[in-house]
Amino acid sequence: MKISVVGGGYVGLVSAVCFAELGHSVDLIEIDRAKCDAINAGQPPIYEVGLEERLSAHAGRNLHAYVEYDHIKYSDIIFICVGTPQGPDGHPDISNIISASESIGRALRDKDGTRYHVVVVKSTVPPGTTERQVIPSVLRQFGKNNDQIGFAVNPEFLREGMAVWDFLNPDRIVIGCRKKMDGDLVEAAYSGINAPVIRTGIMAAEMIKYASNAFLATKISYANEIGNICKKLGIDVYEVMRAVGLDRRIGPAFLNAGIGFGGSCLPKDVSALIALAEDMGEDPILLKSVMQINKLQPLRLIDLLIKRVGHLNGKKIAVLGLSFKENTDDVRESRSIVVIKELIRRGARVAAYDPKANQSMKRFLTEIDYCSSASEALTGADACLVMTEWPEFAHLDKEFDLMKSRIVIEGRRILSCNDREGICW
Ligand SMILES: NC(=O)c1ccc[n+]([C@@H]2O[C@H](COP(=O)([O-])OP(=O)(O)OC[C@H]3O[C@@H](n4cnc5c(N)ncnc54)[C@H](O)[C@@H]3O)[C@@H](O)[C@H]2O)c1
Ligand SMILES: O=c1ccn([C@@H]2O[C@H](COP(=O)(O)OP(=O)(O)O[C@H]3O[C@H](CO)[C@@H](O)[C@H](O)[C@H]3O)[C@@H](O)[C@H]2O)c(=O)[nH]1
Repeated sequence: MKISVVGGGYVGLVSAVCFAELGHSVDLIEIDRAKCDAINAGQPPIYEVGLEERLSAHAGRNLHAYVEYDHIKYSDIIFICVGTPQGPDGHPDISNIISASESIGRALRDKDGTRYHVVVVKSTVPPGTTERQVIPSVLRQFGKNNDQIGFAVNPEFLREGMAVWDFLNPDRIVIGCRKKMDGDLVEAAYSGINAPVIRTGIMAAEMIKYASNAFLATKISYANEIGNICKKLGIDVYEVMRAVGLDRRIGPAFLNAGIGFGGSCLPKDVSALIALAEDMGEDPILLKSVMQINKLQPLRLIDLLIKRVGHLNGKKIAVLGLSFKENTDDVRESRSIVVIKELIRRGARVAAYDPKANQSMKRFLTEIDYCSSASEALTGADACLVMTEWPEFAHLDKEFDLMKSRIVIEGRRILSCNDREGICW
């Protein structure tokens, strides 16, 4: 099959590479020329486990990146994977979606022949967006016989850090469409992947994505609330949740308490669902509480730190982990940003280290020292905050002896060192 993917970020690039891996011929449209050139050179502009090897195997063979949209006219399916970042009022900003839709309509107008195309929204968009915004934007620019274009929604559920594996091994593939043949075409693109396929209408498919992310966020905030109560009682919340999660009706995943959820998806998508509910006169009290718990959770780490070291003015605090989770260089909505800003506000000097995200964090925070190893950050520090579950942090132990005093606070349960002296959570 000939497939186009519009947007070469975490979802678009991973989808393009995986569709190429499934044997399709893939054209990737990415408006950022630097990213486009890197992709064609086989170098992913983002870090994802297993992505580089696969990209270099397919780039220039059955995967080509372009800044212009011309090539999409040769495609059977066009996946829209552009960003939908959070807007100021909680609603997502869908301007990239609209401009991509218009560019698709224009590029298809110039096609010759009778090739049928399905335009598929893979980006996360509020229910109603495809029907009310995407379809009209494409068709207005296309301006010809509408029978030549179909539409579908195919939300993506991959996790960063596991993106390639998740794409190729999904729990389910959701396809929402108006016409059966459009869904059949999208389903054919996934042939070779063994997963249940759920066929729905367009709006239900859009909603499934929000409902899934909101539930995951709810599990985390729930675990954090139970964790906060456990802490007061001197109970280990990890021991509690391990047993709670063994109930098959609950399940063990996403019950790790800590400093809350970050990333480009959970906070944005819960906020979008709240805004959508409020637009319709609903008061989504559960979802609002999920966000409120998440807002306060990272600051509890600062309270704990102050209890251990007193005031922070002039103190050197080592921060290990800047990405919003392990195995990614993505720092969007990372809890480390909230915590570091509070440390700086209180006069602390921050020495930070992340195995992959130092570079991406430099765009958000310039007033901290970036270190090239955990040992460098820890040397002479008054205390250490471990923020991200990077595997290399799990085995830190003697490195903590480089500190002025061995005061280590885990934002997430990560460390496996035998000597837990000075380590608290
Ligand atoms: N990141 C994730 O883990 C994840 C997982 C599932 C779903 N999603 C959803 O997928 C969508 C994309 O997320 P992402 O993290 O990949 O975003 P991203 O910001 O990493 O990538 C988006 C890319 O699209 C490009 N772009 C923007 N406008 C364009 C246009 N008009 N034409 C061509 N390219 C354009 C940008 O330059 C950028 O490279 C969002 O809706 C997000 O909510 C993300
Ligand atoms: O028990 C847990 C699990 C996760 N987290 C935190 O939650 C955030 C999000 O983690 P995760 O969901 O693994 O990462 P994402 O890559 O943001 O993936 C989520 O968001 C994507 C974008 O919509 C979806 O596709 C995925 O299914 C969904 O898991 C991170 O800060 C984690 O540290 C916890 O605090 N406790």
